[in-house]
Amino acid sequence: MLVTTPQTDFEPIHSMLMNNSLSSKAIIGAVELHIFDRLDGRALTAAALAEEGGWVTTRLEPLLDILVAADLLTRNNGEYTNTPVASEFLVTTAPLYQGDCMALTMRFASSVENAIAELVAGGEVDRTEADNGWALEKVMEGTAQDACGVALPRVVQLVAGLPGFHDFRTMADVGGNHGHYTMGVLEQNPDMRGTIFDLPHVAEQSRLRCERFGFGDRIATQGLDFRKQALPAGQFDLILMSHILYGFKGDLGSTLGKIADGLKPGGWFVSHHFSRHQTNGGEMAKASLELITRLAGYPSHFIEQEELSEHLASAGFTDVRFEPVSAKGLGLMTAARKPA
Ligand SMILES: C[S@@+](CC[C@H](N)C(=O)[O-])C[C@H]1O[C@@H](n2cnc3c(N)ncnc32)[C@H](O)[C@@H]1O
Repeated sequence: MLVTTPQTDFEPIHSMLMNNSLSSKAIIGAVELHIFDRLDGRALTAAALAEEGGWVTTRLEPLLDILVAADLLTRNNGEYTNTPVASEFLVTTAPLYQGDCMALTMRFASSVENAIAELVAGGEVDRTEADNGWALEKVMEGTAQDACGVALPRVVQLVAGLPGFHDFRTMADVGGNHGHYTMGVLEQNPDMRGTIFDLPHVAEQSRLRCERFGFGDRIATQGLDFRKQALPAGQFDLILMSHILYGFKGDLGSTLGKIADGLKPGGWFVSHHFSRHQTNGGEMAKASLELITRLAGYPSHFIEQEELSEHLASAGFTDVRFEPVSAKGLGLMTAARKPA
């Protein structure tokens, strides 16, 4: 029989195939074309914008319509302008600009997305480039943009609200990279100093960045592989780890033991990482993040509250608290105290 009547509906899958990867690439393309810079605070027709940019109107128009569908532009009487989200995050000069962060996320996905079958069957991605890339200026900038755009203010707020915060004098930021978490905390307490610990080639770039932001005299940077080396013992009022604990997931017990050793009695450990089992965040986003992560050869991008609670208790931490970063995201903040 030539004509078979479908019994179920394949349309949603078909539109998913059409939408998903194209719409994200369309947004990146629009950022590269500086469309949001040109439409910030003014409304233009596709033809006027195309003339300004030297582009082809009939090709620009459907791109603008994707941006309307993504709630990044509005269209009124044929004129397009930025939505507040586009103005806040996609205009190059905006304090919370996310362009480099988006490029970074897409690059992470692109390392696996065309080889899924091969990687599920056991193929390996070459991780050298990704692992070495943390020190590259663009990667560091993208990572900083990601932090600034979402979690940084919440993590700083949580730290600044910890009991005794104004008596804190020293902090360590393990895997601190761009240094914004340390700089953000130090801004809240003028008597504090910080040390950023990261892999040696990254720590050198962290130092240059902290100097550039005016924190050169309050932040030290030190090359350290936390997998193989320990922090100085009993030195810190606060040890912060943002988006790095995943790498130690198979060995959380001894890792938390090393963190406890680095803290002064009564000092606080704060972690910020993704958790899958929150009610927040879409299932597709969670599953996609984990697929990319595992295919790229990393153990996981999630650490759950229950798992961490158990290990924190075994390592002797008390006063354990958890807070989501936002209502819609996957970020989970954890704070726990070493007994005084
Ligand atoms: C995902 S980035 C997180 C950067 C920053 N903390 C943030 O949340 O935006 C992970 C950082 O951990 C560092 N890192 C990875 N493995 C490490 C190790 N074994 N010892 C020290 N740092 C490590 C990387 O170089 C990178 O700077």
